[in-house]
Amino acid sequence: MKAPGPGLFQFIRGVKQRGFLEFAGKQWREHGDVFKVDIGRRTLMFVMHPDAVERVNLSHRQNYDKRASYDSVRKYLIGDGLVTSSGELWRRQRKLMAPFFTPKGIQTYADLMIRDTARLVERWQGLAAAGTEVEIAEEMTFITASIILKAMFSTETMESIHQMKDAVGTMISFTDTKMTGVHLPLWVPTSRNRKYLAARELVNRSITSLIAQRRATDEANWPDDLLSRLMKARDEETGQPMSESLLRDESITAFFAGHETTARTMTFTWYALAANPKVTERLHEEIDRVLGDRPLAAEDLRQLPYALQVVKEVLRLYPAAPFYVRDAVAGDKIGGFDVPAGAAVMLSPYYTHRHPQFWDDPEAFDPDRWTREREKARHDHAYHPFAAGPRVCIGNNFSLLESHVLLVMLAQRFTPRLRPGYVPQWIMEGTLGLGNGLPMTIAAR
Ligand code: HEM
Repeated sequence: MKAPGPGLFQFIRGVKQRGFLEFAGKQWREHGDVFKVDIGRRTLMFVMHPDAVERVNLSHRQNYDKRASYDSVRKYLIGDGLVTSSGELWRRQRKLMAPFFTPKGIQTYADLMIRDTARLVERWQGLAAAGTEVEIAEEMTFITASIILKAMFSTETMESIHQMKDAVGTMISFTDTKMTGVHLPLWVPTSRNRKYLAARELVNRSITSLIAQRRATDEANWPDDLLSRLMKARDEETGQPMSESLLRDESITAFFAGHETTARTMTFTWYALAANPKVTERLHEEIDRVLGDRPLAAEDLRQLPYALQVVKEVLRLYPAAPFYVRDAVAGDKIGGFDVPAGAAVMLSPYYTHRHPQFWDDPEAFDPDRWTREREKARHDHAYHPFAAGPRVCIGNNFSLLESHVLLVMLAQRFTPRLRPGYVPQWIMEGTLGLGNGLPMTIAAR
């Protein structure tokens, strides 16, 4: 049976008028858990049910790969790193990097995260005293970029972080419009193209120079970080090191994937807390009870479960990756509907996380959904902010730890407040974003 769905013209008009995120939601309400749009010879299929999440990511994953749908991301953003590679290359690289990201492996980064956040606490003390409004998204991007650069590359200089942060923003928004719009080729010197090329050049140069600096030191003194691991890796058969371009792609991937999504998650956390004062009250109560006025130590995190529940609920209602996609290698059936070979299958954390069959009062922000008992009682795939199966986000534990630390340390001292009358404009620009930013003032507690 063919899946229902809007015609191409209706799709284009709908996306233009309402934005991709809202239009997809409207189609879901109209057509149900599987619907499609035919775009020329390609089919875009939306699948929202948790059973479909399981099928595509696990039981039938051999049929779902990262192919044409990732071409723009490969070409304009991160090359052939772990997010975009597939087949043998992906398997080899994942195996190589996995030990860094196990729950135990990432514990070694907790102290680094705490130290870096302590510097942000100092900065926010100044902001609170001055009472000036700040763009919270920038604050969060800066701190997550700083943490990932230290954790993966054992490096950081203030100036380069600011520059890299802006360059990454430019590249992501360029890639997003490349995926959805028609634009002039890169060799045409439009201001958009020039801005993108300059940003790409800056990121490439920075990463290349990090690699060169590492090479210039004696291998015996290399720090035990992701970059050293990538540089020391040798092919099991040929004994050859990773090619220069793959090393660069993996490094850029780790930097991009490793901070932007966490920055967004934390930005949305400050919005959710400001919009839900009762949750903020409970969070403060937990932090004050466990820590009082003393600084956080990594061992304290276990005693602060409500803070982690807040983060998990943010990832439910505002998942930084609202959609991800897999290309169907051969035909399949999902929910009784035909999936043609070559279809791009869109999985949606944003909408699966709002599925009324699996979530009571789905739009309510309620961290109590994340008690152990309630989590256990739920469909295993009703929640997939990090995807699922073998291609689950490799940084999920890293990100949860980082968000937990940031939330506890900042909420211990501050309450960011929304600009009066602020109404969020949720948009999808590759990742989930706030079209009108998140201006807040930082109040000391
Ligand atoms: C809240 C934060 C994060 C969210 C919501 C998130 C979400 C995701 C999602 C949905 C995917 C699957 C993408 C796809 O299939 O196209 C993914 C993959 C990936 N993520 Fe994350 N991520 C986060 C943080 C991180 C961090 C901190 C790192 C690294 C330190 C990271 C590294 C990666 C990598 C390398 C992949 C590709 C894994 C593979 O295909 O083997 N992510 N992430």
